[in-house]
Amino acid sequence: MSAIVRQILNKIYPRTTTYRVTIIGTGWGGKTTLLYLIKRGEIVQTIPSTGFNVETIDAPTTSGKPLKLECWDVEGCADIKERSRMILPYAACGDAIMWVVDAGYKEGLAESAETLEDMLFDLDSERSRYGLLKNYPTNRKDGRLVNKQDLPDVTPMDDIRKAFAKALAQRTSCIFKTSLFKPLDQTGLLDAFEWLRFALETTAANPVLPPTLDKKLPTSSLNEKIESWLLRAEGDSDPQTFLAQFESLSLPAWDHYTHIRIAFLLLATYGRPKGTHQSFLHLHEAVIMSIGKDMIFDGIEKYITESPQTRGRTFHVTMTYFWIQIVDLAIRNISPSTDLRPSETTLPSRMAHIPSPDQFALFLAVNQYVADGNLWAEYYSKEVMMSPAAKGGMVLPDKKPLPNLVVRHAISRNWK
Ligand SMILES: Nc1nc2c(ncn2[C@@H]2O[C@H](COP(=O)(O)OP(=O)(O)OP(=O)(O)O)[C@@H](O)[C@H]2O)c(=O)[nH]1
Ligand SMILES: [Mg+2]
Repeated sequence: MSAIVRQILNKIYPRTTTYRVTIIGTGWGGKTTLLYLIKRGEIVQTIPSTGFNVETIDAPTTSGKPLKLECWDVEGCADIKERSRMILPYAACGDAIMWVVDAGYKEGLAESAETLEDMLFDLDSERSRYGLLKNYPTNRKDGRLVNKQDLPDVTPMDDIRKAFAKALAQRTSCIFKTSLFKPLDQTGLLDAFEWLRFALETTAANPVLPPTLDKKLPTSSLNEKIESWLLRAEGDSDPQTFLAQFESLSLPAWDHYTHIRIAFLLLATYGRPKGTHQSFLHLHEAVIMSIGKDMIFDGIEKYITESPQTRGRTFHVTMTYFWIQIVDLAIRNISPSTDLRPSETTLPSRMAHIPSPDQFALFLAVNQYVADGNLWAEYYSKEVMMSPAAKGGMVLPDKKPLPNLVVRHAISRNWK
């Protein structure tokens, strides 16, 4: 798994002198707020992240010399342990980890420390398995930010140090108090980034050996699935041929992977404004406002109704809408440098911008959750999703709201 993901990430984000940092920690600790505070100089309204946010930032330091970092902000979640396994390959590509702890959430401290310990152990195991010890500094630089210090009754720093002592043994690490709601020079971040630069520059020259490896690396079924999807993507037909097969009801398979690829190609190429559908292989002026969403709806409905491959199946409006929402959000998770954000340009010129097979692989590697065909069950009960009303029309989820694009749209609109 790691080798494939790493190969893709390194191909699309070739290593430069910029250091790569993974920002991780329990959910709601302030990771995304931190990333966009540095990127945009302001506090943005966040929602719990899904997948990754990837940005290159000039991190401010006490010396005044910014530290250029490529940051991977990873979603936190209740089951941080499961999540940390999934992000191992990404963290293994990086030079340092910033582990964010919510000082106001005392109950989560022990789990946060235990998870970090397990993850660092697994990372050492990953890197030695793939022979990375030659190329990478063998001790991971680990800056721990104890955030939200502005809150009343926060966890004392001594408790934090004790909780993380075991995880940090033999590693280059440091703990910083931070509060993102203060003026930038009082957040605690400048000291943290200054230390990180020092750690990155000095320890690269003096690697320390990792602890002995004697635990078995846990596996995750989603990891395995993404691995098989990435291998499948390598042998895929080119995007134009694939879309032509969709149009002519002759796709080689009709499965979750195929649906995700259809949604990805059409949304990344055409965006998602409102419009009417016409054949997307014969575009002309009248269909300039034609759009990815309707192409997916109409195309899938036609395929299910007319193809012998899908005999016995019926079109499901809510399910289709759900996946459009998820794939659209996932496309926006990809860094602007990969040129995947649907632009305002007109369709004929956008036709030249059908994403490449590499971009689809990157999309999968960054948004592993799209491979989970049961993702809808986090939002809908089975009764609601399988009801005739949901099959015939769009029904809102009964468990929790669909991931929201409003914040991300606002962020990308103001992109510098
Ligand atoms: N009081 C206080 N709140 C903060 C601070 N930093 C972030 N927050 C708030 O904490 C909440 C969660 O912030 P996020 O940046 O979304 O947290 P996250 O770690 O990215 O969360 P997930 O994506 O769910 O893992 C938001 O309401 C932030 O405004 C801080 O220093 N102090
Ligand atoms: Mg987040």
